[in-house]
Amino acid sequence: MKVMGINGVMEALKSGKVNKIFVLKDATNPRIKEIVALAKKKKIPVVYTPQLPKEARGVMAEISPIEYKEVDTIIDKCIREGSFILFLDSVEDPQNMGAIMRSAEFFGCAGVVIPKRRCVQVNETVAKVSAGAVFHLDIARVENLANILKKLKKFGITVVGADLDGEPLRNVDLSPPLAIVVGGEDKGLSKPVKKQCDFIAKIEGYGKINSLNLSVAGAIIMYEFRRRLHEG
Ligand SMILES: C[S@@+](CC[C@H](N)C(=O)[O-])C[C@H]1O[C@@H](n2cnc3c(N)ncnc32)[C@H](O)[C@@H]1O
Repeated sequence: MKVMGINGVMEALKSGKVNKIFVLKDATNPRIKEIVALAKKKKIPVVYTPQLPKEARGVMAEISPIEYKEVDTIIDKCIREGSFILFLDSVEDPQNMGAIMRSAEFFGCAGVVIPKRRCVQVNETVAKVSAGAVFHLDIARVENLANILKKLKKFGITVVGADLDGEPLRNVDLSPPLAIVVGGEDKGLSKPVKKQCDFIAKIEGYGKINSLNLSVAGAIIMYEFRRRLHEG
C-alpha cells in the first residue's frame, strides 16, 4: 500500500509502519526534510526520485498492509480507558471513511469497527484523507455488526446509533463505555443494527436540509462525548 502526502507519510512513519520513502529530488518543503530526517533516524530507506504522482506533493511511503485488530481487543481497551468505540455501518465513500477515521483518532477512540462486506475497506484514499490517522487507530473488520453490538451489552457498553429518526442528542446518555454507530451515505443505519441500539440520537438541524455528512455527524457526537466527560 502507498501513502501520499506529508501528513499521511509523517503519521505512518511515527506509527512504525513504513518500509520505504520516496522523495521528489528537488523537494524544498521543510516538513519533507523533517520526514527524511526521521526516516534516516529510524533506518528506513529513502529513495530520491525525479517524479512522483501529483497527489504525493513531494513525498510518498510504501507501507505494510493494515493489520486489523480483534474486536475483543478494542472492547477491552474501551472498557479499560472508559472511552468509546466507533461503528460504521455500510459506509461506501472512502473520503467519508477517511474523514470520520481522522475525527475518531482525534477524539481518542478506542477503535473503529467496520463490516467486511458492503463497506469500503481501509485503502490508500482512506489513509490519505484520514491524514494518517488510520495508522494510529485500532481497526477491526467483522462479519456482522449487529451481532457484535448485541455482545457489547454484556460488557455494559451503551450503544448509541446516529439517525435522523432519533431523540435529540442533548437528551441521550453518552456515559462511557460507549459505542457510537454511524450509518452509510444512502441507507443510513440498517434495521438489525438499529434494533441493537440502546438509544437513537438525532443532531437537531436549523436549516432546510435534514441530514449531515456522516463524518460530520460522527464528529459532533464524539465531541459531545468528550465535552460531557470533561464537564463531568
Ligand atoms: C447522509 S446520512 C444518511 C441519510 C440516509 N439517507 C437516511 O435516511 O438515514 C449518513 C449517516 O450520518 C448520520 N447522520 C447524518 N445526519 C444526522 C443527524 N442530523 N443526526 C444524527 N445522525 C445523522 C447518520 O448515522 C446517518 O445514517
